[in-house]
Amino acid sequence: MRKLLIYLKDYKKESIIGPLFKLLEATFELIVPVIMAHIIDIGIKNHDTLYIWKMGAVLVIFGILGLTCSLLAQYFAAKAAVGFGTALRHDLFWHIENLSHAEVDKAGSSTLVVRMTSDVNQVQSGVNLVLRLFLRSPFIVVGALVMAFTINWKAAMVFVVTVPLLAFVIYGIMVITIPLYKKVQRELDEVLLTTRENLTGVRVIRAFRTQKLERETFEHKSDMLMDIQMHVGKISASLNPLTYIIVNAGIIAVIWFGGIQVNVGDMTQGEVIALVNYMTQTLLALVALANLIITFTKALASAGRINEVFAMKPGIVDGNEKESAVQQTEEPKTAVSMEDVTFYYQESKEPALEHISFTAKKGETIGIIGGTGSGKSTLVSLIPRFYDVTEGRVFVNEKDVREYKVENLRSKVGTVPQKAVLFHGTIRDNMKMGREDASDEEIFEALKTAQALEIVENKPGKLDTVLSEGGKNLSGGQRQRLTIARALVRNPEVLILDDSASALDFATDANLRKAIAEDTNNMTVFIVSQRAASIMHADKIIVLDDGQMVGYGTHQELLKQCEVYQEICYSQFSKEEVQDHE
Ligand SMILES: Nc1ncnc2c1ncn2[C@@H]1O[C@H](COP(=O)(O)OP(=O)(O)OP(=O)(O)O)[C@@H](O)[C@H]1O
Repeated sequence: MRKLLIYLKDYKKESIIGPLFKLLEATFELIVPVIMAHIIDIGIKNHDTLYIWKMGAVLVIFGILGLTCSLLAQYFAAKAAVGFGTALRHDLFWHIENLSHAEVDKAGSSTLVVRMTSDVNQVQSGVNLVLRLFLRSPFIVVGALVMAFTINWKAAMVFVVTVPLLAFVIYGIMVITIPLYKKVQRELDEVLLTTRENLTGVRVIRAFRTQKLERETFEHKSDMLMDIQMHVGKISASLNPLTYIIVNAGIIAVIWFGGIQVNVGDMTQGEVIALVNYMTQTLLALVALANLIITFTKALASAGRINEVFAMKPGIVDGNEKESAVQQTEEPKTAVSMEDVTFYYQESKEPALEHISFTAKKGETIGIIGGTGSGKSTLVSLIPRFYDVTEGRVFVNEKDVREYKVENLRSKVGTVPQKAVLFHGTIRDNMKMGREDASDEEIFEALKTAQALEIVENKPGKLDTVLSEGGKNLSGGQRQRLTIARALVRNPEVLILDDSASALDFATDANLRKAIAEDTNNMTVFIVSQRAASIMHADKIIVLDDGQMVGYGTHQELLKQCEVYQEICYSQFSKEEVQDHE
């Protein structure tokens, strides 16, 4: 938690003023029983109505002042806590954005969402409550004790017994409930994760008609959450009867001893009433302190989980471009090359790629083909440095990708991932993600090449058409074409199409490849596909099998030399068709 407190640095003033106002309010609260005592001992005893009115007015003024202080304290504490939460959320988001694919894979995106949202909220509530009550509650308890002693030390001895007893009971209940509250938090996380997964995968769930199973799983998790909440609720509920028994016993004792003191003339009736008030104030302050500690413990647990995310160091960091730029004098002829690359995913014992070497010249089209899980996506993800190689080297423009500033490298390499993801916003907003200053003309140009012009032109709002979250108001093929257009808007030197035309019909796929070849000036294009038709016209084809490069050459060369390639082609075309293409 201490590490996170730096996010309060812009709210130092609020963090001090808030608790101070709360202390001021507590001071007014501590004075009230004394005024009450005076009303009883002077006003009522002497039938002095004017005195009672005057003191009543003082009480009202104190009440208004107390309320004002309380509101101000609330305002400053809330301002500091919300500011803290916002700054923390921004930094956490920024940090997560900078994590590489490897760290996100390891943590899991759902967990990161929960930490960004509910954990940050929990810490924010903790800060708010601490600022308001951390000083106030102990101040009231100590203040009430001191006031009780100043009134009558003998009667105040009741406090000496009652307050530790109360503290002991509250502490005992906290010791039992705090681990249970942590469990509640964990169960709540489970419910949140299940909800998120269900909502994002709702179409798949419906398609496979697994709603019943999903509902049962959800109900099970939700029931578990309810059971544990009921359990902890019952224990917490025993706090009230137990503490009230102690306080009422204390009040009886105060009245009992107070009565004796009044009889012998050592105390007044008003003072007895004041002691009773102090007893009640102590109880309320201790209960508030217990709630504060419970919330604070939950906030601590959340802070720990947030710190775990901050502790993840981005695996991909900027290289020192200046140093290496000196060495590069001539215009590079090779766009992308790999030198004996081997790659293992984190915590995987089997390599996803082994000893891969190839060279792609500027303007060439490289096809990558292979069975599912053969390493095609992994291979292309090493070019924009989504992952770093385990062994070997990857070059873009004849420079090791690790020597580039990550942003600079990725501006050269446009990637269209397997899963077409669009964002909520207009088509123009989505296209401008490719390049912020792209003009409408350039966007239309890219849409034309990506065979996506008709999608936009058929929409009444054209580029201003609003896409729903994930582009769900478009078909799979339309989404794919728009994501290709988005990558083209950037006009990258290297374009990677990672199975991103799989939802297109053969004619559109062929038109797309033709347009990319004609419209993109000297762009090096990687086409990953399981369809031989999509890559057979490429200048070079890489054939992958279980992470190994089992073939590298043109369609004709591979048909003669590469068994795996032959198998793929013959499984997709008739012998005549294959020979036609030769
Ligand atoms: N994020 C990941 N973490 C761990 N292993 C992974 C990860 N992504 C892929 N793999 C593993 O690496 C291997 C290669 O996967 P990759 O996605 O590159 O194959 P692919 O040829 O693109 O498959 P497909 O055609 O089905 O998309 C597979 O064995 C896969 O299980």
